[in-house]
Amino acid sequence: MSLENISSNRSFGGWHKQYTHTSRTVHCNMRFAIFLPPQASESNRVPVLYWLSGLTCSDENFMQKAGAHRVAAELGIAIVAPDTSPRGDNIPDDPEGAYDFGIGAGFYLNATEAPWNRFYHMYDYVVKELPAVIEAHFPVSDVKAISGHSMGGHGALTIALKNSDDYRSVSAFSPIVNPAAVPWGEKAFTNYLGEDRQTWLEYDSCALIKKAEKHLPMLIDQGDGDQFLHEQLKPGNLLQAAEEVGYPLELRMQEGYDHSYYFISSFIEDHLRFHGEHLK
Ligand SMILES: N[C@@H](CCC(=O)N[C@@H](CS)C(=O)NCC(=O)O)C(=O)O
Repeated sequence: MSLENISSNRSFGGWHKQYTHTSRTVHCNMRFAIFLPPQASESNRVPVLYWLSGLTCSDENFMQKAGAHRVAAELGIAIVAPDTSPRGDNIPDDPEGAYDFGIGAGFYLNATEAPWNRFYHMYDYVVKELPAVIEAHFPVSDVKAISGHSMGGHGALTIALKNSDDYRSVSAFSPIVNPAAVPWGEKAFTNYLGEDRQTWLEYDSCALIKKAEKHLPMLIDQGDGDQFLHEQLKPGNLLQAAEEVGYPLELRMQEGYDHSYYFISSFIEDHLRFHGEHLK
């Protein structure tokens, strides 16, 4: 497995780098970004926070806008940000070019419906292929946490709930917690997974949290001025499901904050310190 380095920038004593590689899971060239803190070396392999971005994003939005490098450098945590879908001229996309489905909107699932099922396997990419690539090529350990925003918050929560032995902690900003019951999720799941709504529950945090055998530390921040809050995000649904089964979820409603990276950059330090405690 070869990686091509396409950018390197010094940042807070560490490095921000971008790579491409040929993915055997999503059958195309994939790009990811990694922040390596100054502590990372072959004799000191550091833990990794995986960050999953939201609709329309690539590996770049979080690294450029979240302002996470200073605290990650202090705590000695690497951050890996994959793309949000397969991408390229041969990748099927929303027929109308809509932002909420297809390229830039992989929803971190394994599609079962043609033509999406050949490429759109972002669940397996994030859970299996990407960590193997990262651990083989960089001075990191296999100690992991996961976080994300909006569609990426949905990805982080569902992946952590389904693979609770693989991650120490999970957090999210403005996550889509109940995709099986909101317009963004209904559109994506109908296309990627088909009409049988029962199969959708495999990727719905509100359903998964009720079956979780192991309870991971879970932190969610949500702005109450978020334009998508009431129609698409509905964090109260997850809080209610968590309370039903005694899952210790900390949901913080943040007054006046919207859906943007201004919100993420305001609270990313709290998330990094939260993960830092559990990654020790
Ligand atoms: N383009 C959509 C919204 C897309 C959106 O808000 N994307 C969020 C994630 S769900 C994002 O992070 N966008 C990229 C950015 O702000 O850098 C719209 O105009 O309604």
